[in-house]
Amino acid sequence: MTETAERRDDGLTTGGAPAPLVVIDDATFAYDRHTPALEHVTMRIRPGEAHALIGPNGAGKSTLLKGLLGLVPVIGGRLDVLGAEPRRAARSIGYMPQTDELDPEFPVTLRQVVMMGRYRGIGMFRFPRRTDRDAVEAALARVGLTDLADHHFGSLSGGQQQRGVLARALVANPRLVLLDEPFNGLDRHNRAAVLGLMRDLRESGVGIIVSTHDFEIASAACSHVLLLNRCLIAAGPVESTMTPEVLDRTFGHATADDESHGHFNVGHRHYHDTGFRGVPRPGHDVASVPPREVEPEASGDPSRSSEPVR
Ligand SMILES: Nc1ncnc2c1ncn2[C@@H]1O[C@H](COP(=O)(O)OP(=O)(O)OP(=O)(O)O)[C@@H](O)[C@H]1O
Repeated sequence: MTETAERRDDGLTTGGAPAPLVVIDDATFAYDRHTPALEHVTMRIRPGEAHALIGPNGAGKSTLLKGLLGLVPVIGGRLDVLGAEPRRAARSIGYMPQTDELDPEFPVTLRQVVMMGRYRGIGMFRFPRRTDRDAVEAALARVGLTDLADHHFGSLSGGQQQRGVLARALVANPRLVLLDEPFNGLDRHNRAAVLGLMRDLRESGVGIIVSTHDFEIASAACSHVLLLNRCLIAAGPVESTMTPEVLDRTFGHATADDESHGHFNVGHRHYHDTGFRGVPRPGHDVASVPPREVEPEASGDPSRSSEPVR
């Protein structure tokens, strides 16, 4: 590729398109620097776009998010995040890990958890300033947790903890937000609230990459999708990319003889639900699945997690 073409491809100089927040070209990620966990990934994400990562368990969704944070080495190809190598960009990224990576016994209040999202900016050994405290209050309000700010983090329900960690991811006003299965265990009201937040972020020019097992989330909240199964199977706009053929290649074509698992149809094809939620109804094409219906909040939060956490 010529230098001119390369620059145009990155959106850095031509066409008026905003520069991509992430540029990945044929990248391979390996935890031990030898054994690839995820190979041949190519993608661009621009401000205001949301990209869903979809694939079966072990496909490499979390690996890609951690690679973008510089936590998993890239052993081949190219990876630029916010115009830099991943570790240098990490302070400008909001990251929401999977809930099983949280430690609810950590003896801090919710407000302190959210303040941790400012530490990269203020440094571990400096006192928060007024702007930091204001940002924390704004982030708490954004996820609807102002009233619980002084509660011990471990005393919150699983859904409240998730929203608290989302506030931590947003508190430094990141340009890029990485969400690892943020809808797990959320009730309908909180799912709708998180979807609304994603919409607001996109409108303000933030780029989002979200790992999800949920087709509805992908079609309701995302502009693009990446189908993964230890390598990139397909990527592009949600509606044109999630075809039955691509889903076959991502998840494998199931037989109908195992009724012990959930199963669903996309077009005329039948799939097993292997940790896959929000499935389209039989006969519905994935691309036509409407946005999730928003219902008034049920009282209480049934999403409290009883799983052991690290
Ligand atoms: N810390 C680690 N060290 C070595 N290999 C790992 C590590 N974490 C994940 N892997 C491997 O990387 C591959 C991709 O795993 P990853 O967790 O990224 O999948 P995933 O798509 O996020 O799965 P899930 O839907 O179950 O969360 C798997 O083969 C997994 O065993």
